[in-house]
Amino acid sequence: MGGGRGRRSNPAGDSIPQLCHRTPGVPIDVPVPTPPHVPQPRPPRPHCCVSLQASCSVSPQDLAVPNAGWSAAMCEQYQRLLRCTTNGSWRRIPSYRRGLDHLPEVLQMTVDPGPGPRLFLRNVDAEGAGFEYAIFLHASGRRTRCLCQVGPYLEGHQGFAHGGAIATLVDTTVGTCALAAAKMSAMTAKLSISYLAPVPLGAVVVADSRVEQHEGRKIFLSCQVCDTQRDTLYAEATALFIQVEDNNSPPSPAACPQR
Ligand SMILES: CCCCCCCCCCCCCC(=O)SCCNC(=O)CCNC(=O)[C@H](O)C(C)(C)COP(=O)(O)OP(=O)(O)OC[C@H]1O[C@@H](n2cnc3c(N)ncnc32)[C@H](O)[C@@H]1OP(=O)(O)O
Repeated sequence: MGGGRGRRSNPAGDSIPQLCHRTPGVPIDVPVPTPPHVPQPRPPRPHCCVSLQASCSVSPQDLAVPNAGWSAAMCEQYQRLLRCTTNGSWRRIPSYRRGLDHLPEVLQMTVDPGPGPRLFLRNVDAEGAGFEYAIFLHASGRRTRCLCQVGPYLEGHQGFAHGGAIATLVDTTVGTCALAAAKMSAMTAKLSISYLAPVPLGAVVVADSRVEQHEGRKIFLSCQVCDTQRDTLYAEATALFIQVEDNNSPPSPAACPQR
């Protein structure tokens, strides 16, 4: 990979989280159309409990492990990152189909994986077709590294990944980093991405994210998406996450600007 079309990135160097995120039990009813310019109350905040303790290894199924859809390159890079976990400097974060499955208490029981909300990156069941990924968290709790194989269902331009897919990958990588740093719920307020080189479908990429600044409720992060050799920088991004209360009390309504 690494056709050298993007800028060369700095090698990230060293090596690799246990997060238990609480996501809202968001109903997926068809929204009722509302008249324009009518301020709507914001929905309840997502729950997001970050636990750096649990070993989320029971059911539901941890999907951040090799499957038949992983390429040899993906498996090789995964093993390389796993080796970085042996000295405790990095930790692999389990990943499940639903945000709900990340709740520590849910992990104590068998969960019916029936219909309902699913994590955006886990909404394709066919192995290797969508996002195949594993995220690792640095012991500092301020860096994440996401290894991702970009499947054929993520196509934008023919043969290349859709920009939205890359944005999703970036948002998830920085989001996981923000959640770990915040140790509470945090939401993306701003995401700015420079797309520097197209990502071929099937490519294995590494997204490296770190907290640049943490001021009160604001967490500023950066992210770089490279090929595994660090030859091609596909995208770089900055993000702002805002810590939010971990409860369901609706915040004050945000008014829509008048056109
Ligand atoms: C989810 C987990 C499941 C587990 C799976 C693993 C995946 C994990 C990864 C998942 C990742 C997926 C993640 C996702 O997909 S999150 C989904 C996408 N994001 C959203 O839907 C967020 C929608 N927005 C909001 O809810 C609110 O606007 C937020 C919460 C962001 C702030 O509203 P809130 O009322 O709370 O805050 P405030 O107004 O008092 O402002 C506070 C401060 O912040 C500053 N500010 C605010 N906004 C902006 C802005 N846009 N640019 C610059 N600055 C901004 C503001 O000036 C102020 O600064 P200061 O005056 O104090 O200096």
